[in-house]
Amino acid sequence: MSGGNAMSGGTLAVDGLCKAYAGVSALGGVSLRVAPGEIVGLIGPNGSGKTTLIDCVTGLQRPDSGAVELDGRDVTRWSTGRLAHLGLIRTFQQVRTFESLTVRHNLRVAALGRRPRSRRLADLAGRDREDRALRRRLDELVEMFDLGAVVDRPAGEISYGQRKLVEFAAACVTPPRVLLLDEPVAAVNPTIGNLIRDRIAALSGTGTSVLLVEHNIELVVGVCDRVVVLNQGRPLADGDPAQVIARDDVQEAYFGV
Ligand SMILES: Nc1ncnc2c1ncn2[C@@H]1O[C@H](COP(=O)(O)OP(=O)(O)OP(=O)(O)O)[C@@H](O)[C@H]1O
Repeated sequence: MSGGNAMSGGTLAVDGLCKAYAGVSALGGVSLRVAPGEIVGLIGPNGSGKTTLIDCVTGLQRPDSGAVELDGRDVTRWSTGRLAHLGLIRTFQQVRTFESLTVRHNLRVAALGRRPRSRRLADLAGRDREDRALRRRLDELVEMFDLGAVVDRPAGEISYGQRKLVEFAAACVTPPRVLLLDEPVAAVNPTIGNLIRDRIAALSGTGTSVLLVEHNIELVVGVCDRVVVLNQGRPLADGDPAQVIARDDVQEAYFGV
């Protein structure tokens, strides 16, 4: 576990993904690709299938058909934990921090969860103390995500925006190869929004591939290399962010104008 232990970015390829809930289609054959270091925005109206796509890619839901590949390796229906060990990591729309644990403890839990099971058992037995490299990495993250003022406070006592930062930082305890972000700036203030934007750009700069689900179009246009639009579980457009958003069919589907 070390910040210097950076893995390079991975290529995520989603091919013809389909998912229905109780017979109602949520994804009707979605294909997309994110290359190393690329930031791809995934936008679309409420209920268009964006979170379902992330859920199906990251093992939270089982797709009915279609394939997910990481660097050409078929990882369809792999468990979340197995995918995390390959460096495929996600965040959630609703933050999932441990409210009674301090910010630092939350980050430590995330770091220990990424370790191979054998080392985790050693940690549980109390034999493997938090090593220096891990402490250094957590200090780095606290600084990068501007969490110094709240690092020793329980996550349940800090602001929602700060908890979004903790969740993002937890996703970065080991540098992700592919990061799927589900509405990272929803309901956060502009200062935290800017910090999150900068973190996304910095991750991409070090090779991480990013799929960004977000309703904040300013962020999407500002940071994404490419945008994919979903509408009713199907891809509507894929291309340059400003051009895609200017399209009449996208405006109609997304903004109803
Ligand atoms: N666990 C579930 N069980 C049943 N239906 C679901 C489930 N999750 C999502 N759906 C349905 O699947 C469709 C796609 O939902 P999804 O949450 O993926 O959309 P979204 O684009 O992420 O929406 P939003 O922008 O509001 O977050 C919706 O019709 C939704 O009601």
